[in-house]
Amino acid sequence: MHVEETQQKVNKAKKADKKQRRCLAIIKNDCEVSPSDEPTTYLAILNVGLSNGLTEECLLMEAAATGGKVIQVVMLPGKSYCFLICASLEDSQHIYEGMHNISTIGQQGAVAYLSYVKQLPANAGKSEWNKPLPNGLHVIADFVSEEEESTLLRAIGGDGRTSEVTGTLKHRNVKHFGFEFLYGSNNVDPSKPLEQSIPSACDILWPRLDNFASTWDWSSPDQLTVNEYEPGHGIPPHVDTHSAFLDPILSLSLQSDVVMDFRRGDDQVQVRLPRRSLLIMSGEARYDWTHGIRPKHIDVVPSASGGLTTQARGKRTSLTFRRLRNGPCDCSYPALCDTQQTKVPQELTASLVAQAVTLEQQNVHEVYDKIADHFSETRHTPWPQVAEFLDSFEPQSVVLDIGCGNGKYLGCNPLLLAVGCDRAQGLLAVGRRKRQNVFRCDCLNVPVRSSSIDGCISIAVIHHLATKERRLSALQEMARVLRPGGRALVYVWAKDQRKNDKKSTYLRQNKAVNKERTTEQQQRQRQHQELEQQLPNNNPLPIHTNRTEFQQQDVLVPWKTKDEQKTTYLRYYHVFEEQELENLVSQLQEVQLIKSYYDQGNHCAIFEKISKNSL
Ligand SMILES: O=C(O)CCC(=O)C(=O)O
Ligand SMILES: [Fe+2]
Ligand SMILES: [Zn+2]
Repeated sequence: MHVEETQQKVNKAKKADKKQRRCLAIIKNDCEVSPSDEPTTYLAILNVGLSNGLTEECLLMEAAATGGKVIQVVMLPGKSYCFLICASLEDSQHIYEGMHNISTIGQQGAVAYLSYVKQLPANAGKSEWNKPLPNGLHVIADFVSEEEESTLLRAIGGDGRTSEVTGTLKHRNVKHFGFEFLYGSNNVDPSKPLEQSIPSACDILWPRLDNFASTWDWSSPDQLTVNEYEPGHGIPPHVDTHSAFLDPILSLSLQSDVVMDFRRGDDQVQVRLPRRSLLIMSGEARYDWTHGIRPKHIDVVPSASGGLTTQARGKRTSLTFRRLRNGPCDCSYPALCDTQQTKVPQELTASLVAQAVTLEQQNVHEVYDKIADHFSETRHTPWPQVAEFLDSFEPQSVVLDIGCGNGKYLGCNPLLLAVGCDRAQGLLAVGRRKRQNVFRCDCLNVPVRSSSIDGCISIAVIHHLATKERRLSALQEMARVLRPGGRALVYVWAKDQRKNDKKSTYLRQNKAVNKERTTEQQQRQRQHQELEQQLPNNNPLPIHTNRTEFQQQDVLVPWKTKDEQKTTYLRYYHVFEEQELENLVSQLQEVQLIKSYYDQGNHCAIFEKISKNSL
């Protein structure tokens, strides 16, 4: 018994040593901070930091419990470590002994490993938060009371009552009053007022703006957009269309604090929007800066002591009040002005395509190239209904697998001439080793003669394309290479991972739900938040939690490697709604939908090229 316990202790210490060494290597590499064998007043707290939701308060409480006195906490954005400056060597030693390999802190209760260090990072204490606000931006704290907050939420149907004007956007729920904001054109139709105007409960707000009234030409708004954000949701950087709305624009934050990013060129300012505060965007802030909210669960915000800390988001409802302009905009900020826009629409389209291409390059192609071997190991069993489709062809038919990956379908029916193509070199190499007929190409440009082949399949490919036009082009490319009478099968990942209340294999493999619930789930959450903190500022896409239902259609799906590093890569997916694939197929030329079905979390369609005679 005793021996066993001692052994356990030894193992725990060994594990801590290893973890500590690994973390120290990271901080040495990140910020040139070296460990000290002798006690110093600088302590590195390893394995927990802003990136996994540690708050300054929590760390200070934990340190205080050891009896050691802390002078300053130094947290760095995006990092899973932080530092303490202790009052004396003695204090430092108390904290080391009381916390190293003992304390479990941060959002997910990770074990803290401590180390004395010789110095602090050079950039310690430099904060992004000392910048001045954009001109014309005001945040008025406590603009409404808690009771008024409840009243307003009730008035807009936030407490569960449904409103007639409800829509679901990709990343949040919206509701409109007065006039509908049309997301397709980013504009309103002034000739179509909604039945529901702005609820009268909002009238309490306007007299409170009298203090500011001299600053702008102010009268009460006629359009209200309600945004509901669950934690992890956001809104991409944008400017509210100049020609649609006047100056100023108001936004009341309810239920939760959040951080909003303002950007102009390379300038970026983060602004805290406390719960029950009013944001006023006027002048430059309304016209010349974009605003957006990153899709995250946790914000990094200034701490009480002037450093940084984290703050978990709750569900947030915002009320954005605007006034219709009914005419062209003549502002003096042409850069983002749609009326004075010098960019022709074609250029705009080109920049959207460029964004899609970059996303696919970074979050599809580069990732598959890196994970090829591991990915391939997980893909060996052909799906029965795909095999059945391949078996439906006459012997000697020519069938092309576009996006063949490791080529698992190429040998399915040995009576066919099966050829595969893919973009990922790494995956093609696996097929080549198996002596398969494979070549490298992009699914939007298949170097195969038109109307030349009997069949093709595209299994789990076009959901990696980032615009509807590109997904459609990929399908059209399949139709092009098919001979009249030739047939194609397409599989795409479905947003809905349940059919008739039955979970797909993808959801069923959620070990976290089945057993070891807490640790698995905690680990996943922790990893999720670390990844969120590392995303670039302009990334509008949320990170999907694996083995859970999809919250929206465009997401980044993590892939964790098996090696020592356990690197996580993010793959871009557009998961399909019901009927979306059928809709695309209906837009194809010379094609007819034969059959569509749902198979294990995928939407699937078989289409046939119509022979010229039957047209
Ligand atoms: O949620 C917010 O505060 C801002 C919403 C917004 O920018 C918009 O709907 O245009
Ligand atoms: Fe906006
Ligand atoms: Zn303008």
